[in-house]
Amino acid sequence: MQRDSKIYVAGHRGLVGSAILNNLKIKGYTNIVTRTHEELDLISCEEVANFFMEERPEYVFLAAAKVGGIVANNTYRGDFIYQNLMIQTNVIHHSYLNKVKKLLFLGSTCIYPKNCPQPIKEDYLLTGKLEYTNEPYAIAKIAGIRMCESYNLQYATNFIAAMPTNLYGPKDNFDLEKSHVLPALLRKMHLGKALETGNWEDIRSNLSIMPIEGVNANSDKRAILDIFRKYGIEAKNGKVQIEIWGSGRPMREFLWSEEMADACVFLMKEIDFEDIKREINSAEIRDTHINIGTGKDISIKDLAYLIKERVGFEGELFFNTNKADGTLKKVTEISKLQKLGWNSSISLEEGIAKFYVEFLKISSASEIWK
Ligand SMILES: NC(=O)C1=CN([C@@H]2O[C@H](COP(=O)(O)OP(=O)(O)OC[C@H]3O[C@@H](n4cnc5c(N)ncnc54)[C@H](OP(=O)(O)O)[C@@H]3O)[C@@H](O)[C@H]2O)C=CC1
Ligand SMILES: C[C@H]1O[C@H](OP(=O)(O)OP(=O)(O)OC[C@H]2O[C@@H](n3cnc4c(=O)[nH]c(N)nc43)[C@H](O)[C@@H]2O)[C@@H](O)[C@@H](O)C1=O
Repeated sequence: MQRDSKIYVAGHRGLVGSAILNNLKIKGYTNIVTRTHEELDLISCEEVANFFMEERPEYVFLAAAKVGGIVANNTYRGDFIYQNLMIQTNVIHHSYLNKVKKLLFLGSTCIYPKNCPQPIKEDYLLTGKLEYTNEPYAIAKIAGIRMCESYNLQYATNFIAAMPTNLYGPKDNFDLEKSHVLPALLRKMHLGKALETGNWEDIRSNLSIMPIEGVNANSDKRAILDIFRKYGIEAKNGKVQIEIWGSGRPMREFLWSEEMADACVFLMKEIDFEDIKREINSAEIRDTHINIGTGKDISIKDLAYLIKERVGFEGELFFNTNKADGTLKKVTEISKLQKLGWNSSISLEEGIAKFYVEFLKISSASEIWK
């Protein structure tokens, strides 16, 4: 990939896509093509076909997808399978038709069986039943992996599939229901702390930046407290209690999104499908995807207490076992990525500190309400 190669970043306003775009700019790539969702709906075959014929990108980062946390995946099961299948099928197929030199498809570690051995190696794929809460999303992602492999084998394309662990970072989704655990807990505890200290300016500022359906920055306190209770932030007898979904026992692995972007650009620059294929000692070429993670995990309970400490929330945490735990353990085996030459370096503690700084930048009362 040359500095002036034409590179399309699909999903450039999202958590990962925005970090890839930044990473490319920092590294001096100058010919980057982007389209917002409004400008190009990747679900539409016709729009995608026209876009590829007009723009003819040489390299494609496929970071556009329908994404969400455990509740979003479990609730919008039809949307997750349909939209992901359509987006990835359109982009991968038109990349092939338009002779894209290399494409990077992003999947997720939820593709692996719910109860597979740990840490999870790439070839554990399709060795058992999937976790129910995100099965439709996982099936779409598995189809994407096999589509990249099949096109590489039949058409000699150079499509790489990367499977990131749970990610967090700038431009994350802070919705209290549909987001992933780390942004959700950070925001809940920040609002909990504001309630504890009676900092209504901060609460109203946060609501103006990250609206919650049913209330806005100007709603009265009672309406805001009712909505907060619905989402597990509750003031009781002068104490604030935050709800943590599930038992707190599930283990998760977290990677800072800017590191994820760095790994993506590394794979795009340095690794070809042929390099991966060469390592496979079998006539059956499969499981050529690459895990991207840290190889370290933490329980949701310990994560919650880490966030509590960083935010400075002094109230209580309540583990609601009526809410789903999802997979109990999923930590990646990362030796394939390490052998290729990439390693993460930001610890979870460091990442959470950076994440809170980013959160405060967008949500800070002093910036907006002064
Ligand atoms: N976040 C995580 O923890 C993890 C993410 N991943 C994978 O990484 C990739 C990026 O995820 P992430 O950055 O978190 O997701 P985000 O939701 O932050 O971003 C997704 C992007 O895709 C765009 N998009 C969605 N639907 C369409 C569409 N129909 N047409 C055009 N653009 C569309 C969105 O645009 P708009 O906002 O305008 O709708 C948005 O820019 C995905 O493949 C995801 O599966 C894998 C593991 C973990
Ligand atoms: C990246 C990955 O993300 C999704 O899988 P997940 O890892 O289960 O995602 P999650 O971040 O939403 O939850 C992690 C754990 O945390 C617990 N938990 C506690 N309290 C909150 C909470 O307040 N919000 C959320 N979201 N979870 C909470 C929650 O109950 C679960 O035990 C996939 O659907 C799929 O999208 C995928 O690939």
